[in-house]
Amino acid sequence: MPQPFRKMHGLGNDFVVFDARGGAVAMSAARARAIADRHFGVGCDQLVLIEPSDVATARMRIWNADGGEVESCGNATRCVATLLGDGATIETLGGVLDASVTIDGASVDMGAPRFEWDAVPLAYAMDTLALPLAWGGVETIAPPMALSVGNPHVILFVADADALDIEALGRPIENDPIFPERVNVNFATIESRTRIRLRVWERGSGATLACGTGACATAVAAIRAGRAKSGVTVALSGGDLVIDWQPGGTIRMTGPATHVFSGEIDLAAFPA
Ligand SMILES: N[C@@H](CCC[C@H](N)C(=O)O)C(=O)O
Repeated sequence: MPQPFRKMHGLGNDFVVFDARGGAVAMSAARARAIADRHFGVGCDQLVLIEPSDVATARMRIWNADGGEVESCGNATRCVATLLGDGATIETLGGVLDASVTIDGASVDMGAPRFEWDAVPLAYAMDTLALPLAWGGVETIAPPMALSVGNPHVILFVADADALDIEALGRPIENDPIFPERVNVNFATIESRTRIRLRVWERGSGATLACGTGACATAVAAIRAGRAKSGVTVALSGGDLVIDWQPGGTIRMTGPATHVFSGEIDLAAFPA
């Protein structure tokens, strides 16, 4: 039985999106991993399922390319918002998010950041605003920071993010036992108070062209450290996002969302 899907992306962070509001779509870690495979499947960084919700316009479930189901995905939230329409609310494992549709994408209230060590989470108590940690091969210009924006992030401020081999550096940090649920790794260079260059190694998907929650977490960390101000542009490899945040408030992420094509696949050809 052919199952329709959309191929979408936010700044090159790409998704296979199934709309299961009219009928269930059976998903498992093995099936998500197989569909996400760029050689033997459709290929994507994350697989997204839109389901009915009792508390919001729709529920969004997210699987990384490794098959792990996760709490949040900023870029996918903007894509789903454009499908649901202006003013939609979107239930995720990371909370219910409010979205509005813009001329080329969407603007989403991503909720409030959490800085407590057990909310990130970390394996044991430490100051998340100045982690007493270092990883080989990365020279930081300020102490690393960790926070949750629905999903876990660590931010490493470096002199030149483009000079780093994040393919080699990302995985060991993602899997450091200090992060019991693993972590998304953000390599950030502050270019000015209004512009940050960011490269991201995503938990469960590796190096991606953009990470919406990574942009949120990095902007919040930079603002909290007094290195940037609300309304900061985060320049990812696939393009720019604008992040607004005032201490004590919620994070607003604004940027593009693109529908590339629609297709259909035979789910029975993939693992159950
Ligand atoms: N690409 C996403 C984040 C997807 C989930 C992340 N890899 C995780 O494991 O938490 C984004 O745009 O935020």
